[in-house]
Amino acid sequence: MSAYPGAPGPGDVPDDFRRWRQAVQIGFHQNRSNARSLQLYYEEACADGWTLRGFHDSEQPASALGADYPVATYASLEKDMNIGAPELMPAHLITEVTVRPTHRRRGILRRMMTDDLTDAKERGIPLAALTATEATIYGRFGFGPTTFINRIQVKTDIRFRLREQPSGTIHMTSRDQLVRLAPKFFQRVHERNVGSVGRSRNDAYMSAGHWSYSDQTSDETVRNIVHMDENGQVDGYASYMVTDDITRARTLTIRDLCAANSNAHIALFAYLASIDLVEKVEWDRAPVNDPLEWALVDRRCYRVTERTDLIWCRILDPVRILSARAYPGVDSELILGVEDPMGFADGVFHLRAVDGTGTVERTDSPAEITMGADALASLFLGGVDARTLEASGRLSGSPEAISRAQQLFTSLGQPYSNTYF
Ligand SMILES: CC(=O)SCCNC(=O)CCNC(=O)[C@H](O)C(C)(C)COP(=O)(O)OP(=O)(O)OC[C@H]1O[C@@H](n2cnc3c(N)ncnc32)[C@H](O)[C@@H]1OP(=O)(O)O
Repeated sequence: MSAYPGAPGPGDVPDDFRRWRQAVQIGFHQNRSNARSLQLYYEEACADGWTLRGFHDSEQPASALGADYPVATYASLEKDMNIGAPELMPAHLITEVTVRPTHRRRGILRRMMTDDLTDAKERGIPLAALTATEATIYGRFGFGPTTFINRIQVKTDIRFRLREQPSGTIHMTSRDQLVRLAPKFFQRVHERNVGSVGRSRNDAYMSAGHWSYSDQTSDETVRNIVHMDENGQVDGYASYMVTDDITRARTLTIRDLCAANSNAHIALFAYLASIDLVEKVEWDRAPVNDPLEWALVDRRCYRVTERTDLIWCRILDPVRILSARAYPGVDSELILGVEDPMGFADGVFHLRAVDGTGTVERTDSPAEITMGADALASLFLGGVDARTLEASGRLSGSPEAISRAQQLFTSLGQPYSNTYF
């Protein structure tokens, strides 16, 4: 078996890329691509400069899927993440990780992950991130869940009433207009929302209904709307479809919703709730602190049906990450010990926050709190608080030091991202 790092170039889809893509689809139990969706996918990989990794097994028998089909796939690309710093932070995104069922549990993922993270660290990228199919896979590689989302169901019958009507107007828009508008608009929101991860070009195609990641086709039932503020400026958009079968009768499902402020967020939702022939609205990426719930007269119309993680981070450079994020309203200091079997974030770090700005240096002093690299990844943006980590046995330290950690790391509020990759 051999590993090959490489990056696709522009032009017609090369055969080895097509085979790599098919291997991904085997791993995720997906439909095969049609020509158009493969082309879109390939263009995205080129536009975002993906690095592809794969494993080939040259000892496959003739009857097996040819040796030119990789038995494992892995892609990485560089985007950015909002970690509450003045600038967006470069982030190494990992996606399309699969190992063929016939080759699982032989250490192939471990090898690809070790090579890739080592490479990212050598190139000076301070943070890696992914979205995980299972919560048991990535902790061992120093990843921890950093942002969380709620799957919600909102009853839109007569009980759905807002305490105050939001301002602005809603307009339907075409797919092509949404594809043009969404990336620029998302970028505005991304720059303001702590926890947000940068998107790829195809996210707009998916939002608008031009392409679906899972079945590789366009979805003709998707509708798109924008919200305009009182000055006629777009400050939010949503795409949605109504599923109308026996089991999910008259459910409106939000495909994407992105708003620059809470007024637009609530206004978009209120519009969706007002659509005739719809009994409930579902969304699988609602923020944990959703203002909509508290804007309702009857907040029991709003039901969280599942809480889950979305973005998993892996800190590669703790000094850069912990000194870049802001600590608003906190003047404090803390000596943190991080245990990292992969070595990237291992050590003891002295964090000082003065007037909301952090400085960090490595130190030989004893740590006041200690945790694994995976726990640090969950703590550093305040997605989970230090006391909860301590209570669950994931962090240790004196109550006084833990209380300082609590104050420092929760000072940015709950991080949120609605980017899936
Ligand atoms: C970012 C993303 O793309 S998320 C998508 C992840 N991919 C999928 O869910 C597709 C289906 N699953 C797979 O393709 C494979 O099972 C993978 C990629 C999850 C794992 O690949 P493998 O090559 O089998 O993993 P590998 O043998 O390197 O295992 C490394 C370690 O992780 C453990 N491990 C691997 N997969 C899992 C899992 N699903 N659950 C729990 N532990 C796991 C192994 O036991 C091993 O543990 P150890 O180091 O303590 O011995």
